[in-house]
Amino acid sequence: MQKLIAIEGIDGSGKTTLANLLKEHLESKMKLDVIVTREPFSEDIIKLIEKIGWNDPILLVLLFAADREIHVNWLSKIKDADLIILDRYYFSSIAYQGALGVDEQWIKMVNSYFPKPDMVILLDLPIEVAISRIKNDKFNFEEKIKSLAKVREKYLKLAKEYNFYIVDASKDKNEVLEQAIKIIQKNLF
Ligand SMILES: Nc1ncnc2c1ncn2[C@@H]1O[C@H](COP(=O)(O)OP(=O)(O)O)[C@@H](O)[C@H]1O
Ligand SMILES: Cc1cn([C@H]2C[C@H](O)[C@@H](COP(=O)(O)OP(=O)(O)O)O2)c(=O)[nH]c1=O
Repeated sequence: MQKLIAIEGIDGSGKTTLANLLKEHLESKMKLDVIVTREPFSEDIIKLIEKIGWNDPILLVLLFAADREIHVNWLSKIKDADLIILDRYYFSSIAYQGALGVDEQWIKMVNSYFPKPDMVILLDLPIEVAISRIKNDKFNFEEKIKSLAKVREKYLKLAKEYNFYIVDASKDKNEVLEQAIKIIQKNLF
């Protein structure tokens, strides 16, 4: 049976890095066929979000949900993988758009038809550490720090509600990978 793991966390928490390391490890050591995919997914919707979405949180929820529908349709055609690793899923909408003040129940309802993952791994770390990993010239530090702190809080609340597995993402890449492998081996395979 194909399994679905979602990796969630604030920007710079190491989701993409972990997803790729997990694929490498699970394919070479456990002989599993693994697909890694990410949200936002559709180039067309990403363009639309860039053009009209960022200042309108309600529209963002709807655009990310539209993107997710395209993503999930694409995923449903994959038949030959043992494991699909999602680098972000609908919990990102609950955490990020929830942090912008959109009613969480409504965000959950909009996303209620999407398949539930078998496991969610939350990469948790202090905001300052995440920011130091991703800072670049265009970064609006104060704004970003404020919003990411709220997003982190939302994620930690969701972790209790949905039984996420929390990994300490401030550790180095190999330790994060080790923690994630332990969780997956113990609870999924
Ligand atoms: N555990 C880690 N320790 C230090 N740096 C890391 C770690 N994981 C990822 N990074 C680095 O931090 C940056 C953001 O990582 P990335 O995987 O793209 O995060 P995300 O997908 O969550 O935004 C990259 O430069 C990556 O190499
Ligand atoms: C999927 C999703 C992403 N987002 C945000 C989170 C990120 O800031 C941005 C996606 O950018 P991305 O570069 O994929 O994030 P990361 O740096 O974590 O790899 O979109 C939402 O606000 N809602 C959503 O539903």
